[in-house]
Amino acid sequence: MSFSEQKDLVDRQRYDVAALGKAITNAESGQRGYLLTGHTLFLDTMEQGRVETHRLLARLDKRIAKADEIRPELERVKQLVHQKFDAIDKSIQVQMRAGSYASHLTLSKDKGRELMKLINDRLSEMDGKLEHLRGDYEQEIRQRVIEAVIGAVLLCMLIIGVLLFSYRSTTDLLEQMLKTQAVTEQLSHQVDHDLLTGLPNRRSVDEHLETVFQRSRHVSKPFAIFFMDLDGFKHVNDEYGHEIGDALLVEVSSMFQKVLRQTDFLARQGGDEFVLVVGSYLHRMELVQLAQRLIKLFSRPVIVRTMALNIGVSIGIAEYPRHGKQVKQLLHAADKAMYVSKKNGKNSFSFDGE
Ligand SMILES: Nc1nc2c(ncn2[C@@H]2O[C@H](COP(=O)(O)OP(=O)(O)OP(=O)(O)O)[C@@H](O)[C@H]2O)c(=O)[nH]1
Repeated sequence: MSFSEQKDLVDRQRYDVAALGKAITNAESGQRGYLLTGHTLFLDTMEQGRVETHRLLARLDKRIAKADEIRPELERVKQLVHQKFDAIDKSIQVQMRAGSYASHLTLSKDKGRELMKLINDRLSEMDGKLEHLRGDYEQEIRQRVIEAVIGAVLLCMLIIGVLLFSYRSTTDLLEQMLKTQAVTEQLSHQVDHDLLTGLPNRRSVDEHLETVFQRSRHVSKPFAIFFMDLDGFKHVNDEYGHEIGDALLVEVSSMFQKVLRQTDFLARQGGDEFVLVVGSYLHRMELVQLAQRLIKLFSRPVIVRTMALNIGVSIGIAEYPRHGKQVKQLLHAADKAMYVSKKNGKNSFSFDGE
């Protein structure tokens, strides 16, 4: 039985003890009423009190079997009640035998009051014990509640701790994954790109050309390769040092990008060589105009760190399918055309074989 159930049982026992006192008092009142007035109606009251007393005694007996703390007092009450009812019966019989109203005689000899006092004392003891017991159970219940609350708080703290820990671990893991991903992306970018200018490198040129070539072949459309080599770049290196040469390469890359369309692909092939792939165009004139725009970029000195550097660009152009039906062949053709431009006085463009 839980402490809460035991406490309820004690409450019911206390209720029965109080009711028992009232029932015995009722029986006694009936007796006194009859002895004082001679009205038989009081005998009913007395009988009801007696019946209720026995009923409550039986119930207490049953309930106490489960919680035996007040057994000695109950047994004593039973004896006293027995004596009390004996005394009541005797006084009634005496009155009845007398045949006429003789209250003073019978009541003066009645020991009921004395017995009633003894009964009430025992009942008070029982109630006192039960009250004490109830307090113990209440204390236990309070203790359990406190323990449950502490347990719940600890459990919550544990759950929060676990959540925080897993959150931290997940965040750390995520951070680590993002870092790894960033490093991987950086590495893969470095594989495909030129470190100095950030442009795609030679490796990317091959890959891109292969893609453009397959697409153009499939849709039977032309594409063009511009092979570009700076003029006079060595002089810049020799005159101002490699650092300025590097800065010039970066500047030139950005100048080239400004005149290109989004679909054009510019890469640094190596040294001062660049490759431009024009993925789609309708007329050759577009290529001519693009080459002219590129050359025009160098009509004025390029400013690098306040220094005015005079360079140019020689361009060789090869078109698919006119100048070759394979990527390698086309690259070679563009390179060849570039040398023709160099030979023709630099800072100019040539189509392969023309
Ligand atoms: N600063 C710098 N120089 C480089 C780099 N890579 C190659 N070079 C130099 O670029 C120069 C390229 O040589 P060339 O193409 O003969 O030089 P050029 O003066 O343009 O000669 P032409 O092409 O005949 O006009 C060489 O001196 C290389 O050492 C680089 O990453 N940075």
